Amino acid sequence: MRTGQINVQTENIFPIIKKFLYSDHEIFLRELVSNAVDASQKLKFFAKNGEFKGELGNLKVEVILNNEEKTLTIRDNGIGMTAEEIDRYINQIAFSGAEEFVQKYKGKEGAENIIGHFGLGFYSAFMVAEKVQIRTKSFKDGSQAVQWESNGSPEFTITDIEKTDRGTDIVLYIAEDSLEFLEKNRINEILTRYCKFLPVPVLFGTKTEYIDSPEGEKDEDGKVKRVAVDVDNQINNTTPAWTKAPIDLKQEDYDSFYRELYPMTFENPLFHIHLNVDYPFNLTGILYFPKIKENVEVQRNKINLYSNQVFITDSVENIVPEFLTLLHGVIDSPDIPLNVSRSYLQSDGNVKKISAHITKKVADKLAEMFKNDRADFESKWDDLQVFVQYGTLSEEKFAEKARNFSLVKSTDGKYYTVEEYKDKIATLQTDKDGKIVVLYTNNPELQYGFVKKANERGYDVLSFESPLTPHWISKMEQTFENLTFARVDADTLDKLIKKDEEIPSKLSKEDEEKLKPVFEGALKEKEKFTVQFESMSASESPVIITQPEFIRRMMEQQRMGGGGFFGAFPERYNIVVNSNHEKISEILATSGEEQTKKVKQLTDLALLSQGMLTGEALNAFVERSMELV
Ligand SMILES: Nc1ncnc2c1ncn2[C@@H]1O[C@H](COP(=O)(O)OP(=O)(O)OP(=O)(O)O)[C@@H](O)[C@H]1O
Repeated sequence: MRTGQINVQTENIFPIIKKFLYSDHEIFLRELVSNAVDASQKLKFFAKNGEFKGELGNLKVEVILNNEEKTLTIRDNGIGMTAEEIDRYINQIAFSGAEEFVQKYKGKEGAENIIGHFGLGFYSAFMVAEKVQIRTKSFKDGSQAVQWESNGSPEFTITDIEKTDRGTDIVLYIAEDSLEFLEKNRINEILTRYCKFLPVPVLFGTKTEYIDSPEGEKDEDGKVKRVAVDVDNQINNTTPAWTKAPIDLKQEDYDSFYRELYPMTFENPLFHIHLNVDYPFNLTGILYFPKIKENVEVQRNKINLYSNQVFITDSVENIVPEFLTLLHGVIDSPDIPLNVSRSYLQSDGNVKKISAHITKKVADKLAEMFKNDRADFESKWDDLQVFVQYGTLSEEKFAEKARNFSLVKSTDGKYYTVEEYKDKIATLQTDKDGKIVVLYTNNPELQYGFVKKANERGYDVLSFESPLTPHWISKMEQTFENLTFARVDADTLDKLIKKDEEIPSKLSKEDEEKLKPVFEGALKEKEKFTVQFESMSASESPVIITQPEFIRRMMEQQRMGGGGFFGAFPERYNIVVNSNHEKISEILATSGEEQTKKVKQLTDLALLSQGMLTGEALNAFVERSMELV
């Protein structure tokens, strides 16, 4: 056996770093600005610690474009570097000065605010630059300013230079294939994306502001003139709401931060949760509950992930459970590993803990709102239900808690928990097998007649509008014993809630055999329908069209994806003829064309009341009806 050490050749590895360090080249700016922020934070830390006794001055990061020289400079007045430090931190790839700093000062307040970790970020400059200079002067007394320069080959030069101010300039000579990074708008866009909430002011150029004339000049009306002045264009808000204590924030502050995050959104969120954990992991953030309407996808993926106020990503699918991606807001955690592949994230221990924590917080918040102010909770329910149902379906832990605050809404506008509702309908809506049957409609307009008939019998009908209803119902049937759901038009009421008493039929078997083909003949797409006779009360409609609950649910689940059967499920309906209705007896007494016409009219009326009569059939119906008049 032989052991050895794999030999890494810098000449070979360097081009790889340059090209593949990050898939997105624009990231270089985030990395360099983060380093500049770190340099400022370290100096602040040293000042507090007594290691730095000079003037901190205005700590800031400037981004400067020079189109003539084709350079982009990132300037800070932070700690700077000595020649030895450049050797240590820059000339050794993957040796992170930031990590070293955090380790060295572990436990001291402020030390954890450092962004860097891996010792690679600086080299991302070579993704867009053909030459990079570091011009730097350390904060340490009597330091000599130095310039490091490299053209992207592993060779570099270090020379002493004249530089009076403390801090570092990183000068990028932008490469021919990356000229977009010399465009003002492009740089502005990148800075706004990644640096919007960094803790040290980031300045890029100037902008025009209008102020009262400093000389007090007046206009014709005698009012103080407004004059244009050029001011520094500061990209960031250094103290975003999530970094503050909840006690220091009012509702308006949360609302205005929401608008800062989503300038194009005009609706205020329903409510928010302020996250603030420091053990066993670090997590801060604010999650907002938007009003979730039918169109779920539009709302999705608006949570921004930050690490120490540096924007990382707005796709958090692998970090939080799927249903939480419907929420909006910010999560900031330095404990989420950022340089690992996204698919690996899910199995990361910290990510799992963070994810479980957020799920619990969200469920607790909803439970608390339900308990403290039920009326208010009910007023928000219509906008919340998709979210709660989604959570119930996808996260067992959430489902357990949500059971106590998941509401159902009756067609008369009242809200109940499932448990409460079960008790309410138990007396009248228990069938002969002891099952409590929940009747519901997903379209009170269209199923108006069915709802009315059910109400006349003393039955209650729920109104479900959420697109997740078919899945959620199945889940409830598994959760609550003896509970079953049926859409109000799934069958006749006698069949939906079967009781012991049977109503005798006015038609004999022979009568039914005689009429059946007449009804079948009245239908255009015969294969979709099954004609059946039922002895219902005489006050029910003569003909009803129903769609078996089972078939409809399968079709709905199939349409939504997931669950249900393989392959396409055929569309099927029942034409239910009420054998006790006087019109049916009348039809039986007639024959020939008159009989056919009457049957046609009745089936068309049934189709019409289900919204199923269209096109040519509808036109024929209208014409036939006119004739009758
Ligand atoms: N503007 C700067 N001022 C002072 N020191 C700097 C500056 N930029 C980089 N450094 C030093 O160089 C080191 C290496 O930087 P680099 O960006 O490569 O890695 P990092 O910041 O440690 O980690 P990451 O790869 O996560 O960014 C830093 O840790 C820091 O010590």
